[in-house]
Amino acid sequence: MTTATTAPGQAAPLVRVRGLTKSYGAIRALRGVDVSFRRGEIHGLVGANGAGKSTLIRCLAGLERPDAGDILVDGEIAHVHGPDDAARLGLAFIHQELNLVSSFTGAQNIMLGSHRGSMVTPRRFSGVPRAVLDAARRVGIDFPLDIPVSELTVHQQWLVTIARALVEDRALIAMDEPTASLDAQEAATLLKVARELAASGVAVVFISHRLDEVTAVCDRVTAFKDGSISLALPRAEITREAVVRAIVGHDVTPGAGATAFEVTEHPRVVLRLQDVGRGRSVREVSLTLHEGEVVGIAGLVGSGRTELARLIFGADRPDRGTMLLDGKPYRPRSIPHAIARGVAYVPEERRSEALFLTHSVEDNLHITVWDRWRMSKLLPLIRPRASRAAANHTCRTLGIKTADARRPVMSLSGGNQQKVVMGRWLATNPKILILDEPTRGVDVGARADIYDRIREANRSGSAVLVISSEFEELLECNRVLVMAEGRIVGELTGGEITVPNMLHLCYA
Ligand SMILES: Nc1ncnc2c1ncn2[C@@H]1O[C@H](COP(=O)(O)OP(=O)(O)OP(=O)(O)O)[C@@H](O)[C@H]1O
Repeated sequence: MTTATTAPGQAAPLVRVRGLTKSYGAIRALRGVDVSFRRGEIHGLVGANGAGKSTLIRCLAGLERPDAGDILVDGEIAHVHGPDDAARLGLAFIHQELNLVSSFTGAQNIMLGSHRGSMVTPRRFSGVPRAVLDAARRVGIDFPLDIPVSELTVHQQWLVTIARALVEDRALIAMDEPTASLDAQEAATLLKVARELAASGVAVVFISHRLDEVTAVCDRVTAFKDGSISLALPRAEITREAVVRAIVGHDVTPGAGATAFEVTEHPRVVLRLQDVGRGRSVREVSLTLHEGEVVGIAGLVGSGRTELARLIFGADRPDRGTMLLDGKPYRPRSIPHAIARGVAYVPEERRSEALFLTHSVEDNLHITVWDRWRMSKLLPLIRPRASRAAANHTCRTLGIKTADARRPVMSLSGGNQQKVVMGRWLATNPKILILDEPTRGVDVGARADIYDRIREANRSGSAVLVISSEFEELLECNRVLVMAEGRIVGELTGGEITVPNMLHLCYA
């Protein structure tokens, strides 16, 4: 691997993209993009959902063929027709769906990097070679490498994937939203690793919607808007305001338009949990949720937040305690049962758990209100024109970027797919709306839209539970419950709702 000898910004580009253009039918995903990535720099790519960031990365990775434009590596035109070409050119791409062999250990997965194209069997990896240990040390791996990666946390799996790229001796490592699923401490570790990689001469490409991280660690930021570059700034000139303006097209002040969620005067209790538990993941949780109330659940990854949500949504069954919904016993036998009782859940893993990828945006939006939009029971698939109009309207109000609601949901960018899941549940006017990491992977402009929709649900009487690892998001909630090791370890109200207080309770 080449070691950086020049200061960031001075070196000749390792990769240069010139006039890159890519369309999908009528959608122009990239419109003549010019951008360069240099050794020794962290280069942030930001932009609204659907702005073209992943398309650029997919073209560089050989997963998409651009319609026009050139990719140059070390000044030479490169032909990247597939992932093998990208690998040969020293380019590594780490996508959200980490490409690890789940039954292999961490060490075996890292070793795969040096066995490209040869027969790989677990028996070949009995000893841990020095190269693996070196790569593991460089990324700060301090967990056992001899257990299957399926038993590791997402954060640990990211570190394994980065270590593999180091064993492969890649000169450029592009990471697509590496911190999206991590808590604050894990994200800080990963950013430190990115800095160390850049310091050792690797060109690091960092795609993220978390602008505080981008402004803190990047040596250069390029913002995309509608397939074009709307801003390119070196470190000294990067400000959050400039980046937000380039993404959204106007200023968005933190919490713009946001008053704290309204509280109904004499709220009715909608949900009451008494000593509810399941195994060791949820332990004796008691809580009440009132009509028209927005309650945040703060906690680190693994604190039991999602497991608690799954019990309320009927995805898992509690093995102790009682639940009451509207004062009546509530023992959801299944998800449809919970939905029928007015409970809605937008899961953390939306793509795998919530979308029918080959179905249209309209189908995905209306699946929860199917009866409303079918012509007759005999012809369930035939829907009135108003269904399409309603779907297009939801797309506009939630800023879902698609040419037409008839398009398959898998043709949408990741963030736009998330907005579809959100729109689906908001249409049901649920009694209880549970949002698990509602703004993960969602751009800064759409975050404000999503919070506006939560406010609407709140005003129409839904009780909303918001689970988030980004504690700033919870500052507006009426109450915040903090979870650690499966228990509720504290409740914050009014002026007590601050990020330091949440962190203090998490780590107490
Ligand atoms: N396979 C595809 N078929 C049709 N359209 C596509 C396809 N892949 C991407 N697009 C469209 O191209 C545009 C750019 O998408 P891209 O995934 O690059 O956005 P992005 O900036 O990475 O967004 P996000 O932050 O949401 O991940 C979007 O309008 C998207 O719907």
